[in-house]
Amino acid sequence: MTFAAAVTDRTRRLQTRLCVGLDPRVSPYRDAAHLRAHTLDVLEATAPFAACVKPQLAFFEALGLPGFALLEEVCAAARTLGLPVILDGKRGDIGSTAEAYARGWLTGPHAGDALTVNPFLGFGTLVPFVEAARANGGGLFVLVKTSNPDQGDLQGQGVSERVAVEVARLNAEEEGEYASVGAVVGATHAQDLATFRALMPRALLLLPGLGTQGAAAADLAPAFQPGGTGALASASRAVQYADGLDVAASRAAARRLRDELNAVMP
Ligand SMILES: O=C(O)c1cc(=O)[nH]c(=O)n1[C@@H]1O[C@H](COP(=O)(O)O)[C@@H](O)[C@H]1O
Repeated sequence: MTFAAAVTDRTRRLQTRLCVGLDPRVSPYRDAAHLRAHTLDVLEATAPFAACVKPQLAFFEALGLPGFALLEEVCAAARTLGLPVILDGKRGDIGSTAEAYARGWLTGPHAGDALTVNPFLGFGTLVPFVEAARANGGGLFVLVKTSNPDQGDLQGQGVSERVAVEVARLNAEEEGEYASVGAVVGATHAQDLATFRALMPRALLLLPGLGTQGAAAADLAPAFQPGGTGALASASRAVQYADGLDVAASRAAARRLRDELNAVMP
């Protein structure tokens, strides 16, 4: 099953549209073993309420080699739990380097089921990612409109809309309910969700910014298709560190966010 089909199937079966972000920070932990154990515990505790999991690569890269080992463990544990993995790397480079990124993160030993990619270098530089995703049943999330307040410096003036049109063009080359190329649209842009949903009807939308960045589940309904599929609302700190390192609080936060999303489904 492709990533898009698997995550949509899990949404329907478990009735969840929540993506749990795993961004393990160094500061709260005694040592690397403590960080590892807590990260894996949060993953296991929140899995029943999650449609997918999204490790942010920066936090694993910052740990050096042990970080890559932990990332492999997270991916393996997620697979055991039936959770599709989105690797948040926001990769993008000239085509020949993009090929290496695509090989590494969509097919290599640390591969996830999907990867976030940055279109800043031009649409042609997305091709190696699209080819790797299609060849392996993987997924991509192209940055369309990011959640941060200063995104408008470069993403205004219709730029996000142009990227969205390119995502839709790529999707038109594929069959199926949702295509392999999805889009990142910040959950903080509630007023724009209907526009991007309409521009990319067959793209899965990844909506980061739930919780700590101020976005509320109640505002995200326009990102979903009738029946409540097609989007994944993502929270990292608000789940992983819902109450310090209390794993029961992480589990409760994931359950609450799942329920809040379900309450507003079209
Ligand atoms: O691609 C992402 O996931 C992403 C895109 C975006 O526009 N904004 C955004 O915050 N993210 C990521 O989503 C996570 C948000 O973390 P919290 O604010 O703790 O929920 C971080 O890992 C960010 O790198």
